[in-house]
Order: sequence, then structure tokens, then C-alpha cells
Amino acid sequence: MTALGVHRDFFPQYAKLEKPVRDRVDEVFDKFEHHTHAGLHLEKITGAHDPDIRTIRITKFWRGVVVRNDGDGGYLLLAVLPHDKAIEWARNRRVTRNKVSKGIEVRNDVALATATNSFRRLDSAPSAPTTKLFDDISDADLTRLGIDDEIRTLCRLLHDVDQLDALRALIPELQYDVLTGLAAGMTPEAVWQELAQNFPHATEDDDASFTDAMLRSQGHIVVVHDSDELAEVLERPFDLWRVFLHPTQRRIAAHAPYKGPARVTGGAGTGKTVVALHRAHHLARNPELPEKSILLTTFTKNLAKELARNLDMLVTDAVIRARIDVQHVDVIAHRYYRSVHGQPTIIDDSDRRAHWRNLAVEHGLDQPDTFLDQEWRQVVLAQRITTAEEYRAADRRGRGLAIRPAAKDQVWAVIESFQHVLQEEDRCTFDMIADGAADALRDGAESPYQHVIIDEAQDLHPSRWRLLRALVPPRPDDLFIAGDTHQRIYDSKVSLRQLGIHVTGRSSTLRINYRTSREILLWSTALLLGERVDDMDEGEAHLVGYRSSFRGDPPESQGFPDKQSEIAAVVAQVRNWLDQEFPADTIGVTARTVQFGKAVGAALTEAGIEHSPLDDSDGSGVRIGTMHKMKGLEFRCVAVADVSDGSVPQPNALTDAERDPQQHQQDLQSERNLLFVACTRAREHLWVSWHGEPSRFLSPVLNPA
Ligand SMILES: Nc1ncnc2c1ncn2[C@@H]1O[C@H](COP(=O)(O)OP(=O)(O)OP(=O)(O)O)[C@@H](O)[C@H]1O
Repeated sequence: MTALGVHRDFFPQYAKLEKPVRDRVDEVFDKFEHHTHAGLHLEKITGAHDPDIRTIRITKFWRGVVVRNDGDGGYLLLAVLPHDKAIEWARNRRVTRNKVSKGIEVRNDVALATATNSFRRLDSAPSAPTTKLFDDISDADLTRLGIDDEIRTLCRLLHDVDQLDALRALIPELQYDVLTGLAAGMTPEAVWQELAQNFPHATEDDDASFTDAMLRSQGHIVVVHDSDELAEVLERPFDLWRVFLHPTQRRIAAHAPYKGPARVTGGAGTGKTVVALHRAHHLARNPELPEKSILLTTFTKNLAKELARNLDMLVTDAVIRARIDVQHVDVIAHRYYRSVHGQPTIIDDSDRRAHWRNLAVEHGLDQPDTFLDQEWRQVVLAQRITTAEEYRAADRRGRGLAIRPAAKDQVWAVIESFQHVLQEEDRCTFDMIADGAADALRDGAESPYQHVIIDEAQDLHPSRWRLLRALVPPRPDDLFIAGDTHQRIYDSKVSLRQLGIHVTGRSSTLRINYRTSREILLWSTALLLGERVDDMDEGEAHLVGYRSSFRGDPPESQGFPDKQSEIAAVVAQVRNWLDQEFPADTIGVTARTVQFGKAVGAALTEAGIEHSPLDDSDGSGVRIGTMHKMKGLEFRCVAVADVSDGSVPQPNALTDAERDPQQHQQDLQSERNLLFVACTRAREHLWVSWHGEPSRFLSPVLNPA
């Protein structure tokens, strides 16, 4: 059957067409599967660099650009442009094959030759630097990684990453990907490993048909076989993530059954959530699965809503969609806890702290409520400790302060009393509910799910992991975990290994950021300079090769003498974005504290600008919320306000350094990560402000070494 490929670059062009022209495009390609070459009325172009590239009439003013392959009769739709532009565009293009992926590449011969000449001139100027960007990479390595002669000649002339960036539209996608990976510090071997995993035919001779070659170009070509499929992929031309996955994303999402728990990591915006959604879709295609047998879950209620919204966009077949249950992890915990213990009553934070304070005084223990609460959550509840003996022998790695054996008994006595009080009051915490639910499930006869997919996994407490483990029996494809420990903002460090979740050999890393511009990414990652971050599997997490897929404006940062003038500036900045026609709901404002957010909200109201809190899922207008609430979300424009000394880090989130230096460091790390999370929510514009002195966390960007 005739296959039609549609190139990724076609989508934004199609999205911008007026409705009647779009309809004509649909009409022209309707029933393409039955068309012969002549049926599609393709026209040759005089002077074309590639004889297979033709144009096709859409309307009097618009033409499509199509590759027609005589070998197997496949078509590839490349562009839709005004008449003269289309002819010019098509004349200069040439279709080639990538040596590694054996997939299709489309290049502009004329522009590449011009660029090579320009860079040659720059390179021979007396002021040109003597070192070049790829001096350390041999020709043999470049060739092995699929860089062809023409691109190699060009890239040998480049001095820095900015020059490489400038060539993004000219260098074929996969080759550009390889070059940016090398430029971002990956070794040729590391790049090769990734390519070899993604493209199993990498070392074979290229004997693929044209249609097979299109199928091997899944990052930038989607292949459809009939007009219904074509209509479906073109239905939401802005949401490219539905159709085009990076080869690494696709490999992870469409992997054959993983033998056990699998994991995807990667910096902010690298598409971990997208991969989790596609994995859910992939698994749900199994016709033998009953309804709601796959759980897609995450850390907060808002994020679960966002997952469900995106899943509805991705999975349009109602039968397949019905196999996936999207729930906030604590909703699941409540469901199974209730089945055994009835409706729980939650103790709020202030009551909990008051209990700790009172009990510490009662037991003559000089420890603050924060220490006791953390000790209880991170040691006692984390390891399900129930006796003084167990507590004495407990693994307290990761907890700062060492406790002498005698003092341990005293701490245990307070913890025991605290648990007793909770029991008497018949109140509990979310951690306790999760553990109660895990027990209920373990005692039950059947596991409720066959697959569990977890997003934003880095912040889950061990009790949630026990629950998730109990929701699905150990089996292939039981748990699929997406998370990034650089974005951990609560102090829930876990070792998956110790929880019996083994991901070794089934862990993959994404490195290309699709959300934020290179400028925003570099600025934000500088905030994390020197930080050591665990990978939840008893190793260290790194951001090697982490890079953005596009360029934009540099972030702006500005200080103000006082709170009032800063708030006025935030309002002015929001107004400025609105004047530039960014829709209000694509603008996010965030601050460390609820109070500052409220003050900004009041000022926006006064200025007549509609706004709503981030946690109001039906809210509209500019969205405002704390940095914690920004987790997992994204906006075209983000104002991060009150990044002031005294607000970031938030003093009451820090353990006293003298009492517990290690915990103090961990608290600082969570606070720094929080700022990183807030800044990496911005797609196009990031604006950071403070009043008085700036936060010390801004020092790497305000005073770079
Ligand atoms: N293959 C892709 N093509 C186009 N856009 C993509 C692709 N993958 C991801 N994106 C887009 O990049 C943005 C970030 O993706 P996503 O939220 O999945 O990243 P993440 O790694 O989960 O981010 P974070 O950890 O910061 O929450 C989203 O807007 C998503 O639609």
C-alpha cells in the first residue's frame, strides 16, 4: 500500500494556513493511498537539485512540495508554501540518507554551500581563534557517528557553539543532534552508544526502501497509510510531541517489554512526561488488557489533571484510553486505606509541629520540631521502624546529625509518644495512609493494576514507593518511572534498590530540552553549579550533554529597592507580555511564599489584569503560585519574583547549620532546586526579580566567575 510521510517542518506551515487552504490540502491528499503518480499531479522543477522532489497544486497561490519515489511508490510531504517560494524552496533541496539511522534527511544544498563559504572566510580572518569546536574529534569518529563529508567540512570550520547553533536549520536533524551532543561534552563513544541503541541497523549496509527509510526517520517524519491516519496526525499541528518523538524518546517509550522496573531520567524539559504518556499509550494498545489496568500516576493533584488532559490528546481511541487510569498517588492511597480502615482524618502541619514541641519539652529533649518530624518521616516511617531496638540499629545515612546511643532512646521515646497521640486522636499523615494502603493491598488477593507508570518520581516518600510496589505484581513492565533528581524539592531521598525496585540496565537518560531556549537553560543550570545530586539508585546524577533544541532571548534579572517597587515592576512586565500578545494563560508568575504571590495578585487586580491561582484547575488569566506549585508545569513567559535575600532560601525551610550542618546543606539544595524548577518552567521569556539584596543563589548568574 502506498505510504505517505509527512515531515515535521510541514506541521507549523500547515497550522498557519487559513482554513479553506487547509481544507484544500486535506482534499489534495485525500485517498492518496489509491493515487498513482499521475493521480497526484506532481510537477517537476527545472534546475532541481533532486529529481525526485516535485510540487503539487493546492490552490492558485499555494503549492505543496513532495518527494515521490519511483522505487516503492512512497510519497513524502515536505512543505506547503506560496507558489514562487515553493518552487524556489524545492529547487534547492535534496533528499539523502543518514549513514547511521538509514533514515531520510532533507538538506538545502545552496544554503549549505553558502554557509560553508562564509565560515571559511571567517576562519581565514587574522582575528579568527586558533582552536576549533571539534578539534578533539577525529574524522573517523565523525564518520562513524553519521556525519557526512559535506557537513564534516562545514563543522571543521566552526569555532564555538554559537556558530553551530546558527546552523541548526541547515544541518540535517540527526547530524545536528550528534554535533550538539559532542559540543555539550559527550564523548564520541557515549554518542555512539546512544545511536547504536536507537538505530539497530546502524552498522548494516543501507538497503532500505524509501518507505522503510521514512519509517526510520521517526523523529522528523511520520508515515501514514490512509487518509484517516493523515487526518488524525494533522488534527493538532501545534502539539508535535504527540507525533514526533526523538529517537531516544521513542526507543524508551516503544521498548519491547522491560523485564522489570524501568526508568527514564533527564534534565527539566527533556520530555520525560511525554515519554511516560507514550509508554502508557504503547502498553494500552494490548487488546487483552481490561479497563483501568494501567495506572498513570504522579505527585500532585494538579499534575495528575495535566497528565489526564495530555493523555486525552494523545490517545484518541476510547477503548485504548479506557485501559489507563490517571490518578494522583494519594488518591490511590486513600482508596485502599479506606477499604480497610475507613475514612482517615489528616493532622495538619501546625498541629503536628505543636505535638512535637510539646512532647520534646515533656521528655526533656532539646531538639526542634523540624528535626523530630524529619527524623520520624525520613528514618522511622521510611524504614517502617516499630521498636526502640530497630531504631537504635536504623540506617540514618543522609540524615545529618549523628545521635549518641543514649540520646537515640530519648528521641525514640518522643517518637513513640507522638505516634501514640496520633493513634488516640485517630489522626494520620499522608505517609501513614500510603503505608496503610500498601498493607491493605499486600493482604488482598489481587493486584489492581498490571502496569504502573510514575511521573515526577523524585519527590516520592518511601511509603508511596511501597504503595506503588504493592499495586502491581513483580512482572515485566510492572513499574515505569520518570523523574529528575535535580528537581527534587522535598526532602524525600530514596534508594530504589533498598525498596526492592531494581532498574539497573533498564535506565535511560534524555538530554535534549524541548521546553526552554538555550539561553534560559544555560542561565538556570548555572544556578546548580557544583551541586552533587544522587540518582535514586545509589549513584550520582549528571547533566552531561543536556542541551536545548532552540534559541531565544536571554533571561532578564532586575533588583528593586523595595517590595512595592518590585511588585509594580512585575505588573509592568506582565503588561508588557500581554501587549506583545502572549495570551494571559501562557504567563506564569511565581514566588517562594504564598504572601508574595498574593501581593502580586492584588496588584494585578488593581491593574485590571485577570489572574488566578495555579492550583485552581479551572482558573483563567495570568497564573500565580508558589515555586512548589510550578513543578511539572510550563508557560511561555515566567516571572520569578522575590528572589531576594531572606526569601530564597526561605529561612524557615533551613535547619540551623550549627545544630545539623548536613541537614542544613540538604535543605539548601532543596531550596536551590526549587529556584531551578521555577526558572525552567519558562519556554520563551524568563524574568527574575528581587528587592533589597538578591538571593545568594543568583550569584553564579549575576557574578559569573
Ligand atoms: N519530541 C518532542 N517534540 C516536541 N515537543 C516535545 C517533545 N518532547 C517533549 N516536548 C515538549 O517539551 C516540553 C517538556 O516536556 P515534558 O514536560 O515531557 O518534559 P519533562 O522532562 O517531564 O519536564 P520537567 O522535568 O521539567 O517537568 C513540553 O512542552 C513537551 O510538549
